[in-house]
Amino acid sequence: MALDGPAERRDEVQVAMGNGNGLALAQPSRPAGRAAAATGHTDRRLRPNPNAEHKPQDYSDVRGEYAPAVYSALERHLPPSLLDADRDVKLQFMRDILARYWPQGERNKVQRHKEYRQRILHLYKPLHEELYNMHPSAFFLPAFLEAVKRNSEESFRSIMKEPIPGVYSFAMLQPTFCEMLLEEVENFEKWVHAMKFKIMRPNTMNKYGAVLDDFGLEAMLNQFMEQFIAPISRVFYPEVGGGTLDSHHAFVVEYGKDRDVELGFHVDDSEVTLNVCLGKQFSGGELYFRGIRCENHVNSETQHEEMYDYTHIPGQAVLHHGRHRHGARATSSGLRINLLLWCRSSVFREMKKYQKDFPSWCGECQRGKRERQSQCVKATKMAFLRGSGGAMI
Ligand SMILES: O=C(O)CCC(=O)C(=O)O
Ligand SMILES: [Fe+2]
Repeated sequence: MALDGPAERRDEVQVAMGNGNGLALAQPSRPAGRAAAATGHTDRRLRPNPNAEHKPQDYSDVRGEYAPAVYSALERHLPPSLLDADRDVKLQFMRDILARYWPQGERNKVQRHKEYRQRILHLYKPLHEELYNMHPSAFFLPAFLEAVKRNSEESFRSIMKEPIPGVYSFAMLQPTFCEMLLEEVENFEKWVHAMKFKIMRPNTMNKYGAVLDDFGLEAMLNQFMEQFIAPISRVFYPEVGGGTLDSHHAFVVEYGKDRDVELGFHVDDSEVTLNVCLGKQFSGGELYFRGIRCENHVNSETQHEEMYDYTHIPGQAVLHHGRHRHGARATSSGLRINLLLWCRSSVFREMKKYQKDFPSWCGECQRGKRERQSQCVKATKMAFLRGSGGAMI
């Protein structure tokens, strides 16, 4: 039975994408052939295992998107016939391969984003300098810090509620930190407006809000993730790379009059999402959750027990799977500003490409498995009853 609420019935589930950090690699569109043809080498496949005896050449003078170490490492995977070729031939071959993994259009986008950030960092003058370095006792509530210090499932659970599996809510941030961050965002937006700068929005689904990483908070928020989210996600989300978080996309979203009103049904481009309400005063804006799904089942029905609505409270955090389907209801009055930290694991994303069996964390995959098992038990019972002449034992 489909139990989707009114807000999410209209559309298919979207994948909210951040402008991110440009680290995601596109799949190569065709095998590495052109470079080999151009260089006259017919053996054009990279070797899956590196040639450990081969000593790569020095590429330290090579400038571009990739560090010289990438070329040295890749050289060990070159086809044997190319290993002793001229350095320029090898370099061209490798550049050609890398270009197919990271297409020109994508590279231009990343380059533009890099320049955008550099311009802001150069020109923007922060309002609260103290936000740009990690000060745990000024940022976090004592009970939260104590739980992280004790670093155990028990200590985390002692400060958290888990209203439905995989969603954790807890008091996290100091009110003064929330206020200062709100003021910093406001100051940044005023500056953007005064400079007639075209601001990049947090993701494909928001028209308002700002990316915190773009105006100097990236290093602090990386520590935020590594020291205060990763210990928790290691315990609660090991199956989706919670133990190997290594990058993030951090932003604020803004809802209310003259801002975004609601947020459609979606999954995040993250493994683990932290969502903290910073304020100010508002009504509405509840988050609705509708079950965790893999790519194959993202539009499947919601089960009754998967439905959960969460009401935001300033300072309170919600932690959830990136693939936990959710949306935000209309903020009906006032202004709601939330801090979002989309935490990602490159290891998990790489491993997923090779995974053959169903993901244990997808609600629909689990349901399918349970159903198959129950069919199997039924069929075995029937066969047994037939074999024993229908006598019940
Ligand atoms: O508005 C909210 O609290 C939800 C925001 C969200 O889900 C997102 O930005 O990915
Ligand atoms: Fe989201």
